[in-house]
Amino acid sequence: MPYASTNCKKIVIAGVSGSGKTTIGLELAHLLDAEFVDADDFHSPEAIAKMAAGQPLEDEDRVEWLSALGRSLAARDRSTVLACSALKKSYRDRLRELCDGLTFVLLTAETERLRERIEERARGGHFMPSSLLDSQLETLEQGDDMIVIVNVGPPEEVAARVLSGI
Ligand SMILES: Nc1ncnc2c1ncn2[C@@H]1O[C@H](COP(=O)(O)OP(=O)(O)O)[C@@H](O)[C@H]1O
Ligand SMILES: O=C(O)[C@H](O)[C@@H](O)[C@H](O)[C@H](O)COP(=O)(O)O
Repeated sequence: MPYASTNCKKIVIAGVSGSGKTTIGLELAHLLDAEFVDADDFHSPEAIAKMAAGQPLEDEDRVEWLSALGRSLAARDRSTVLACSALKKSYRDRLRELCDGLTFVLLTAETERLRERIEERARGGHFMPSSLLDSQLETLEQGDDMIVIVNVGPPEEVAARVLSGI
């Protein structure tokens, strides 16, 4: 069914740490009158501690997390915006396996802008250190299965660009 004719929209806002998934995802959820879900809330305490200690997650750290996210998306009967890194194609495919009709949007920005944003956010107490940005960028598999939106400009304008792109 064409995207515009479905009542229940499920959109995954993907990207590396600091790309703006939460910020833009919240704005988009507002525009769509959708629920907003943050995949960080589904990481185990061990996974959060690992990242906070500067160690990148590995495939096996993401298996249960992706399954829980896919099940949670599938169970929702309201439109939903999920902020989820979904860095590898196989991770996105796992989410697609568990929930039909997902649309993926990849947020990007220049590396130095990402680093500055992560550092600024870390000063406010966020657990994710900027030292993990390089591994996030190495892990990211950008593919034609995602709509790419550059996250530069006021968040409400970026969210409006996402909306017209999906
Ligand atoms: N378009 C934007 N303009 C200015 N700052 C932004 C923008 N998007 C995100 N940020 C800031 O960058 C930081 C990282 O954004 P966040 O949404 O937490 O990213 P993610 O969820 O992808 O890790 C936050 O401090 C946020 O306020
Ligand atoms: O798969 C991963 O390695 C994580 O999901 C990671 O990509 C994510 O960035 C962290 O959970 C921090 O959260 P933020 O994306 O909000 O920085």
